[in-house]
Amino acid sequence: MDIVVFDNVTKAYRSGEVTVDALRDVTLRIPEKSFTALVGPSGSGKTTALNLIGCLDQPTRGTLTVAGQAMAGMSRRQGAAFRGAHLGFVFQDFSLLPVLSVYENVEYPLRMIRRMSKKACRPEVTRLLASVGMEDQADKYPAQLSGGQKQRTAVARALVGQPALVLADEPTANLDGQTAQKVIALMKRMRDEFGTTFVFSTHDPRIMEQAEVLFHLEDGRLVDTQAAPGEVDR
Ligand SMILES: Nc1ncnc2c1ncn2[C@@H]1O[C@H](COP(=O)(O)OP(=O)(O)OP(=O)(O)O)[C@@H](O)[C@H]1O
Repeated sequence: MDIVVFDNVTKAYRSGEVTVDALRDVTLRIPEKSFTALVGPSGSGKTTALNLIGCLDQPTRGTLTVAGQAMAGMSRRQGAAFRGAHLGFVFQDFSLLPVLSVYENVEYPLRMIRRMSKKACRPEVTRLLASVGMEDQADKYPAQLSGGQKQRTAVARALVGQPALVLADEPTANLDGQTAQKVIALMKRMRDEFGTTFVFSTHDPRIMEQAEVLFHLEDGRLVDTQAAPGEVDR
């Protein structure tokens, strides 16, 4: 099954008199449980595509379906509820809350979005911290962590509540090459462990190699699709 379906999607941004087509007539399908990359030069439309999938923005034309739900016409409130139920996010700047410990950062979405008690959160938070190898650092604060540790914490946070899909916009852009490889390997292992679909953007060729499905964007157009054997029908 496909968890994301773009059908002739165009996204146009207007600034003053000028209209920029950030995505032009894009049709693509992202298989469920795949490890998928959006690649392309700066300005090619990767962030725009992730923002549409994340229901942070809506297509100008065409149809987009995510986890079986049509993205058109959702209100802000419906979008927020959809994200809380189905999606996790990893950001290039980690976006951890500095006043919360590692444990509290991972717990935060369960407390704030799912309104769970501290006690009810504990088993899942503890399990996720162990999965990303951060159980020994649970009481530290983001300022006390390396970049790789911050991103491992952010990956754990993205996975709480067991979302079907994690979106990661340039998750390795602020990491050195070796740490970047480790974070991507971790995300792939999390996909294997939890069956979560991961969609990430990158322009780093070494990171692209780790993807099973690759969509190349250029100037808002899908110019190439590559998939490991069996992936597209997965
Ligand atoms: N909110 C916006 N308003 C106007 N133009 C925008 C907006 N967001 C993106 N664009 C334009 O849309 C195009 C695609 O941008 P996008 O951020 O999706 O590219 P990208 O591939 O993610 O680039 P990068 O690798 O530099 O992050 C660019 O020309 C950009 O200037």
